[in-house]
Amino acid sequence: MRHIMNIPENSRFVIYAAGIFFCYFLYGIVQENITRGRYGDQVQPDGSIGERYTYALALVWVQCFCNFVFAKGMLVVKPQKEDTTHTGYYAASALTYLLAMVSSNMALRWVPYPTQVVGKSAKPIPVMILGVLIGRKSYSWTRYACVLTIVVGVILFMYKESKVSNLPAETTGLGELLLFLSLSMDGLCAAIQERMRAASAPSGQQMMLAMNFWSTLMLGGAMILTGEGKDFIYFATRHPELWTHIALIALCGAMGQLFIFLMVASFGPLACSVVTTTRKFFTVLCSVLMFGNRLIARQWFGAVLVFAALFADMLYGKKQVPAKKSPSDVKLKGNNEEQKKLIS
Ligand SMILES: Nc1ncnc2c1ncn2[C@@H]1O[C@H](COP(=O)(O)OP(=O)(O)O)[C@@H](O)[C@H]1O
Repeated sequence: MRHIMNIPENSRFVIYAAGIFFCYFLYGIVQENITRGRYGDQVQPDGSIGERYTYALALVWVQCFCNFVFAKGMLVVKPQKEDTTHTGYYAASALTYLLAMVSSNMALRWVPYPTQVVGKSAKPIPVMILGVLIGRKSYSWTRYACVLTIVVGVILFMYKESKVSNLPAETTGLGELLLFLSLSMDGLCAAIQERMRAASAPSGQQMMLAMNFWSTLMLGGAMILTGEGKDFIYFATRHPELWTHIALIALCGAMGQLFIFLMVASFGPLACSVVTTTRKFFTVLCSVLMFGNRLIARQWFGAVLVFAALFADMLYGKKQVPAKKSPSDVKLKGNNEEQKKLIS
């Protein structure tokens, strides 16, 4: 990947963002196939035909393992300088990453899917706040304003007045609490990544390798404890066509995650969360345009806010206040490339 580092910074940003958009678009399609599809043609107790796939933990474990193998393969083919990042950082970021994923999935029991997506669109805000409080970052006021405007715009655009849903009403609040927990974990994970960048600046591939190593171990333990691993193997043996779907999702997931980590390593977790949030916005915008649905005034206003803020951030967001000094910053003095990374 060294040659890609020689591409100008702006073009690299566009390549990584396009990679994230493309891979997660395909990923979404395969994921929908697995989680909404039916396997086999046996009549179920509820009268429907075909078994549903319900092993969420196992699906994530397989992906973490494949991502680990993928990153290892890349580093074997193209070795890089030694990664001196503290193991504790990797273990902590893997744990917060997994907790963020588990709590946002659990929230779906109490809030409808669109609410969860809208809630998670606020991700850049905790990433920014915890980045400053824990990750020792500082941002210009322009950047705060732009990121906040993007999030407000995306939420205005994506929010749907919910019809009376069949979700339990007496537990209202629990789903929101889980979403809040998930966002906090996302912020914490990003803050730890900021510290890694400042301390040892690992490459995207190295971050991908280590974080998936820890995630695979932690989830492996959880799968053994819950017995889900065994049930998953039985299911896959009954329905071997599942393996094709798993292979596809693992491939899209690994490619997507490579772009995510290249983005985090070069431009920071905040830029990455802005890209993943606007990706959701663009997906909805494209489907609206393709299917000729009408936008209401609130959605138009949201879309204008998103475009204006993205544009303003591109022009002015980079002007930085000096990053706070930490002992590790001193080590980087004189190394232009790494300093640029610190303040990006
Ligand atoms: N800073 C990051 N570090 C590691 N993984 C990340 C980071 N940001 C996003 N991801 C991963 O990239 C994928 C896409 O992110 P996103 O679109 O924000 O989804 P979600 O709302 O489910 O978190 C998810 O699997 C997420 O965990």
